[in-house]
Amino acid sequence: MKKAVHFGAGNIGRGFIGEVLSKNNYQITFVDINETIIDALATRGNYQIELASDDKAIIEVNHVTGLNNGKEPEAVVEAVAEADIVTTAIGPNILPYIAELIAKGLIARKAQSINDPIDIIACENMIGGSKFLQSEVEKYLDSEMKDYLSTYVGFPNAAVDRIVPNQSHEDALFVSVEPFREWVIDESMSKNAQDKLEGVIYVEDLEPYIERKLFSVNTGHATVAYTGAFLGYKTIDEAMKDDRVLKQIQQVLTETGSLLIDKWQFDQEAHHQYTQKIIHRFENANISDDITRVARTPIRKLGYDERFIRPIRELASRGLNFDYLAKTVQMILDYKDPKDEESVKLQEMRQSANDTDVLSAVTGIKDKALIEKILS
Ligand SMILES: NC(=O)c1ccc[n+]([C@@H]2O[C@H](COP(=O)([O-])OP(=O)(O)OC[C@H]3O[C@@H](n4cnc5c(N)ncnc54)[C@H](O)[C@@H]3O)[C@@H](O)[C@H]2O)c1
Ligand SMILES: O=P(O)(O)OC[C@@H](O)[C@@H](O)[C@H](O)[C@H](O)CO
Repeated sequence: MKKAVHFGAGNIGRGFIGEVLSKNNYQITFVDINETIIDALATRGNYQIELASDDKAIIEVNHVTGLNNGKEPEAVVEAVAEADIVTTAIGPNILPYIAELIAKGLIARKAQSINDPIDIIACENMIGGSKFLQSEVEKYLDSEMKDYLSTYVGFPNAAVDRIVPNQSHEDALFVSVEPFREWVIDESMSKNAQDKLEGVIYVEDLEPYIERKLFSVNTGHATVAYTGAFLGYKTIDEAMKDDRVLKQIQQVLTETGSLLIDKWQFDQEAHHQYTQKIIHRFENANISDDITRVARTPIRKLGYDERFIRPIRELASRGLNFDYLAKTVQMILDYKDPKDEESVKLQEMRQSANDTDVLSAVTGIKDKALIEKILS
């Protein structure tokens, strides 16, 4: 069997990436710091995914194991050295912390004269995720290793779409997921495109796909979460039953849609169908998704190239409307989750500075007029 190393054995790692790699006959080594999950993976070697639809179909994932990167870094390095593919679903903020291990794995790979091409694919909700990971990995490589990297190692950007809520089952590995799934990889950045994964869409230019996904699914999802939190709801499906939430997401998706259609020439009717399907996915009564999960890390979500600020910037530069996106940004500023470090930090920032300065600091927008327009 071919060997995969996947960093992040959480919701999407087990609930989607594991499924695809397993169906493609990979033996998967999950790497994580969660002891319960890693011990269970290493001991049992398999787990189950349930599709959250009325018939609740079960998918078996076999030939898996687990390594704890906090406790067994050498084994992780060796696994990367011997891998045929490396993937991550660990969170954008965590990528810098696993970069050194990946770099050491690649150094060991070269030392063992393994010259098979390999792709390292970051399956995170961010634009340019794999390229970002590459830049972090390169911090640990000398010029000879960088040459090896440019010859044998690809970092193709990717977009991954499947809603996998937080799990609470007796079986720590069991994961319930929505039936919908889409994984798109930028083939032009791959070094191993001859070994394509079945069930994955390969495209020559990922940008329209990742922007469509991030600025529709994730902008929409976050809008439901922050509006829902503002109105006192705890879960996404609960919030979706409120007409005020529904109106807010419809308007926000109309705004991001006007940008996506103008920028990428998506067919208007096809895009409308795409967004209506997303709204329907959020209403899935077989899934209970915590608002705190979808609204997590609000400072990241207010980033310059993230799901609200990039559409706002690009809509503003085209002279297009962004009133409802701005309204959601204001609700993000007000969002409070005492268990979320970024939410706590955001509220602390607002205690010692005015919102204009806070928004400018977290979004990276230097144009004060635009900041004022968002806040007005
Ligand atoms: N859940 C979804 O619906 C979904 C869908 C598409 C994309 N994503 C993206 O996938 C990524 C992961 O999301 P998730 O929902 O699976 O989160 P998650 O919290 O369920 O999983 C992340 C995992 O990373 C592990 N981790 C954290 N720090 C680590 C470290 N230093 N070393 C090793 N492991 C570490 C955690 O223990 C956890 O198991 C995010 O970028 C997210 O945006 C999630
Ligand atoms: O993972 P985040 O924090 O970037 O966003 C939260 C959710 O919107 C996200 O995980 C979605 O469930 C997922 O992106 C659907 O494909």
